[in-house]
Amino acid sequence: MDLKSNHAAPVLTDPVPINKSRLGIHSSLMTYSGPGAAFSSGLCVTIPRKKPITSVLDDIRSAGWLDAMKSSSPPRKKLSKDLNIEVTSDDDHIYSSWILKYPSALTSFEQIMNSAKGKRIALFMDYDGTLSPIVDDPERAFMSNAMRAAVRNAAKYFPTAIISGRSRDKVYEFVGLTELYYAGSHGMDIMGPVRPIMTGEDHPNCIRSTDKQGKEVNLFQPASEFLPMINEVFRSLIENTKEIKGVKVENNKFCASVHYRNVDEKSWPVVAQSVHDVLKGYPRLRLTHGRKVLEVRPVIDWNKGKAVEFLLESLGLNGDNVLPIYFGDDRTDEDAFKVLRERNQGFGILVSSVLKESSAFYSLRDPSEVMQFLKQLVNFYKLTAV
Ligand SMILES: O=P(O)(O)OC[C@H]1O[C@H](O[C@H]2O[C@H](CO)[C@@H](O)[C@H](O)[C@H]2O)[C@H](O)[C@@H](O)[C@@H]1O
Repeated sequence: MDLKSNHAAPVLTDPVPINKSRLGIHSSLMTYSGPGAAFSSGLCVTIPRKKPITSVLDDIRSAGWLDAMKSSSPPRKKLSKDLNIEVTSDDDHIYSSWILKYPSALTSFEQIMNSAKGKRIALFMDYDGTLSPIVDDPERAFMSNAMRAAVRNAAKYFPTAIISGRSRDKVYEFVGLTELYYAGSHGMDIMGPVRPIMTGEDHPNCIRSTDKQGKEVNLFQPASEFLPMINEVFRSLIENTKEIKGVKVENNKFCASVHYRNVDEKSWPVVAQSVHDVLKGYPRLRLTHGRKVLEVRPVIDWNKGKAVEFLLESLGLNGDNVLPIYFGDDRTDEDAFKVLRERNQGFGILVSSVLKESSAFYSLRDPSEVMQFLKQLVNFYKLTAV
């Protein structure tokens, strides 16, 4: 892996659009009805800018922001216990095609264990939506004690890392397990074990540090030069969005998140425009979309997929005898799923109760199924360990 290439061209992490016809999935399961709907009400909102409204809408419309905002958390069809989807027989067919493509990791457990024979499993997990349920207040996205226990147990048997969009400190605060490895800011802030190979001239962004327990660690921060810029942008984003009810701006150290989950949909164009205005002054920053969140991050060739590769290397798990499993629910996790596919090694597991296109191999419906899978994994290893 070329760790020097972090100055390279932008890597856009937005997902490949869903091929609805191929999946046969009704559009209402995937996205909102279309851009027209986005503006019918949007035209009535007060936009606190001098710019004429048509040009405002053109800016964010041409950038595709509004469509992406609307599809970032598609309206849900309620899931039934048995079939995952409650509605017509057409929808049963839709679900059947989808689950064939992304089989449940629980029902495919045996198959996964067969692939793991003679290999060392390494676990990678996203946090929000994977270990903790999505909630309205990002400050209250706590994981349950039962989930914490399941992750702790899993980490006794398998090297385990959390790779989150949040700042590393914040995700550590939520998870609270010292036995794991943590990567924050979508992989742009990795704390890993000390390995001679990861230090020195080859890896200028890799420095020695100590963790909260005083243990020596390696800290890899490929976007370190962006720290002052992100702090500045964070302040501007707060200033620019302060009039919009429900907006929350979060500082994730090497990226900043603008949450619009609690903003009236009529005001989404205002959110988009406010962020767009700030971003215009920073050509070295770019925007990605998460679950009802706009994320501003450096234009560097680094993402969660690269973080997985980096961790595998720094944990000494780079051989063919390792089976990495990555659990994630969001668009940024697709980079990690892709890396595993490209390496033809291990599996991505999409955590989603909404049918969506993904580079993952398997699916689980929600964090409770992730917990079930982890418990099953540990039990399996306890039984088979000699
Ligand atoms: O990579 P992740 O660990 O999944 O982090 C991605 C973002 O997660 C958080 O936002 C999301 O979860 C919130 C709490 O459930 C929810 O309110 C929000 O709408 C979601 O987008 C986090 O707050 C962001 O900073 C992360 O980038």
